[in-house]
Amino acid sequence: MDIKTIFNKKKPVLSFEIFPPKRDGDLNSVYKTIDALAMLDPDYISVTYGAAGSERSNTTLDIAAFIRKQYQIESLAHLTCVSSSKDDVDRIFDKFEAAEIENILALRGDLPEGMATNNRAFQYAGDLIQYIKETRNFTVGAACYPEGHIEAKSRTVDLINLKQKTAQGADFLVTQLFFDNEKFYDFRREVRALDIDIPITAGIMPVLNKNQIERMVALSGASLPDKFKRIMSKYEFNPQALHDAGIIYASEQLVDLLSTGVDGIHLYVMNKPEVAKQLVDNVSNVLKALRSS
Ligand SMILES: NC(=O)C1=CN([C@@H]2O[C@H](COP(=O)(O)OP(=O)(O)OC[C@H]3O[C@@H](n4cnc5c(N)ncnc54)[C@H](O)[C@@H]3O)[C@@H](O)[C@H]2O)C=CC1
Ligand SMILES: Nc1nc(=O)c2c([nH]1)NC[C@@H]1CN(c3ccc(C(=O)N[C@@H](CCC(=O)O)C(=O)O)cc3)CN21
Repeated sequence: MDIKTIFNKKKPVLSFEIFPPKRDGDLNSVYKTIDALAMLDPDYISVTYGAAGSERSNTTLDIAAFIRKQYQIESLAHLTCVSSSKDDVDRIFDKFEAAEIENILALRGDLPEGMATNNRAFQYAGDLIQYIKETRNFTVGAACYPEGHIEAKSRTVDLINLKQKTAQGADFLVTQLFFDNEKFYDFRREVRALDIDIPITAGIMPVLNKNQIERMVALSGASLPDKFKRIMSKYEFNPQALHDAGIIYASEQLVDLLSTGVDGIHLYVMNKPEVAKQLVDNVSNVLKALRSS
């Protein structure tokens, strides 16, 4: 079932995000991860492509196809267009179709260092989305930024760009990670006021160690509430305590988001199924209550 239909039928939708392994061909570790994630009964699993600007293995397709075939769980294959020509993406679409992949998260992608900025076949994610919708039948997700994209001049400019991106054909939105739910609520209100009515799923990353926090803040520009900063600085040198605190913090975010009627929860679980399990266990009765009401 394509993801647009899943959002129409079910609320809240639960999804996980994984990334391909570092070395080409080393797929066993990720297959083990998927096996454990499948037991948590997600509605779909997304697979990154060139995450965080890395130019790496092109196993996104194989992994996304495996998730559907082996587990009958829907998959969402990420695709970035920053380094691709039209021929490149045409070839990728052909492969996706042959593998019966139905859903694409269409992204511009992180800019590789020193890249020229104005001579790309697809300048923005919206250009890729429009091209997909003109030429193919995929359901298309797009990224959105509750606190504004780091390169955008302002949140307002970023919202106007989001309006255009959705008009170009996005079927649903996945947010950048955030640690302050109020930022998400403000954003959702503003998006709805612009008559963007597609589902918005909230992307949440449980932060479990100091390096990861710093890396993710640099990539996303997410702001850190005082409560979050206090916890992180108190336990930064105690990995177990920081791990517990990170899980609890993210769980609290989830309970609050679920209570306000979020369309979906997308967990950036960084290929750690035990982390996904802890989070899902913590909110399992909340999820059940919402789904049966
Ligand atoms: N690789 C992956 O799996 C994921 C990557 N990301 C990252 O998100 C970032 C951007 O990706 P997208 O949101 O897909 O890019 P995008 O093309 O929608 O936006 C990128 C920037 O361009 C601006 N922009 C967008 N459309 C515009 C237009 N028509 N005219 C003028 N300015 C416009 C936006 O405000 C934003 O600052 C990247 O850093 C990407 O790598 C986010 C989630 C997952
Ligand atoms: N700007 C940006 N780029 C992204 O790729 C991205 C976002 N934001 N926000 C949401 C998710 C988070 N994603 C990420 C973020 C970091 C890694 C990363 O650092 N991966 C390391 C391995 C980390 C580990 O093993 O724990 C890598 O080398 O792939 C991967 C995916 C993909 N997405």
